[in-house]
Amino acid sequence: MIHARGLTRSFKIKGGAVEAVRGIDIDVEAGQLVAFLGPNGAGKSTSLRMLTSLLPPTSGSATVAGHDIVKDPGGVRARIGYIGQKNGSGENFRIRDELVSQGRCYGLSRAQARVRADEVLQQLDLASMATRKPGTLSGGQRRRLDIALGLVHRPDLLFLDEPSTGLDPQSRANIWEHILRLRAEHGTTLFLTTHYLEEADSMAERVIIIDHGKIIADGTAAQLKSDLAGDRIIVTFSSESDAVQAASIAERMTGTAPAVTAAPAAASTQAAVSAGAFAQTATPAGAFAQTAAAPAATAIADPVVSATVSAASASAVTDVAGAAVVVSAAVVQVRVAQAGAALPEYLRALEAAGVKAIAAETSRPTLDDVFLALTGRTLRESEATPVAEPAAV
Ligand SMILES: Nc1ncnc2c1ncn2[C@@H]1O[C@H](COP(=O)(O)OP(=O)(O)OP(=O)(O)O)[C@@H](O)[C@H]1O
Repeated sequence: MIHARGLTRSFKIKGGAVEAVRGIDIDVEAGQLVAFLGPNGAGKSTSLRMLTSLLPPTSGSATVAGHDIVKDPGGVRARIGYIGQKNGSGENFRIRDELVSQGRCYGLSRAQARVRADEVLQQLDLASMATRKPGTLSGGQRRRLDIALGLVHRPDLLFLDEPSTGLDPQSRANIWEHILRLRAEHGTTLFLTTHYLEEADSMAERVIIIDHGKIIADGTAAQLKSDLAGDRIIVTFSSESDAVQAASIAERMTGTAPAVTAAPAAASTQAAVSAGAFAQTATPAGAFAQTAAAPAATAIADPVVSATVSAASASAVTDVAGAAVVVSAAVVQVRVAQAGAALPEYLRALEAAGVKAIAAETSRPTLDDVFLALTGRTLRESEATPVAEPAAV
């Protein structure tokens, strides 16, 4: 349904150019629901605008719904729906009339357009509002109208740019209900961008992550989380010295053997080891195994995993990108392949060494952990500090 190769797009700006999209390859099969994630300015909207033929690429090629985006943009537009970030309807016409004129724009006869308008009004639960004007709708209703406008011509493929952004949780859930129903009842292929990682995680069958104009991960949420982030076990001790000793035990078990360098003022030491070392030293059960990337996943980050010991900063636990073992005050966090199996093994090793744990828990990774492992920043941090404009070329 979507086949893109080496798509790039740069924009001329005063004194240079911005490379918004820097060579992306995407293949999406019919019927898939794909979430396209990335921080502000990563290149999501620019990619969508190229795939929908609204913006010509600087280089590269793509066929979308069987049509070439450069040679046959009309063919692409006839087969797809595009719901942009801004509302698609005007203010002056009644909702049903908006839908009818949208159908007419796609070449439907007046009678066909009326039938189709009534169908999408039903489909998006807007029938009772058919004679109202768009400006009188709530945010969630208005977003449903945008989706209805994108569906009038029965597209096989729907692109949605931030369909649920700015809505309250109930309206967001309602939008998702409609999106999932579209797919279940009509087999529509859906390619959407979202800032809500939890939504992408639970709803999309495939997640593509873009950062600085390049795709850095592509797979199911479960694959990406287990292959790139891993589970965590979190163990609390009664003193920092116990925690430091426990961290050394964890480092041995995960196969990291950091060459500890002189501690800086913050009493933090860090050493990098190749991620391959984790795989080579997996325990028989494999519970402590660390893998750098799944065969099905695209991971282009430097495959370096660091083992970090910091007795000073509580925030180190979340700040240390991709670290296998992190100590913060009296708490040790260890990144492992399977927390359920690794935790008892770790507790037995601690007991044998005479180190007493006072609490232990496990945590499953999130898509934000995946982004952290790949880029060294969380998506939320990236949102708070938008990426700098690429250097002028
Ligand atoms: N018309 C334009 N002229 C100059 N720069 C542009 C233009 N459109 C986009 N850019 C730049 O290209 C980069 C990618 O922008 P894009 O809108 O694709 O990001 P995004 O991932 O969709 O971000 P957001 O989540 O904030 O919508 C940004 O640095 C942006 O400033």
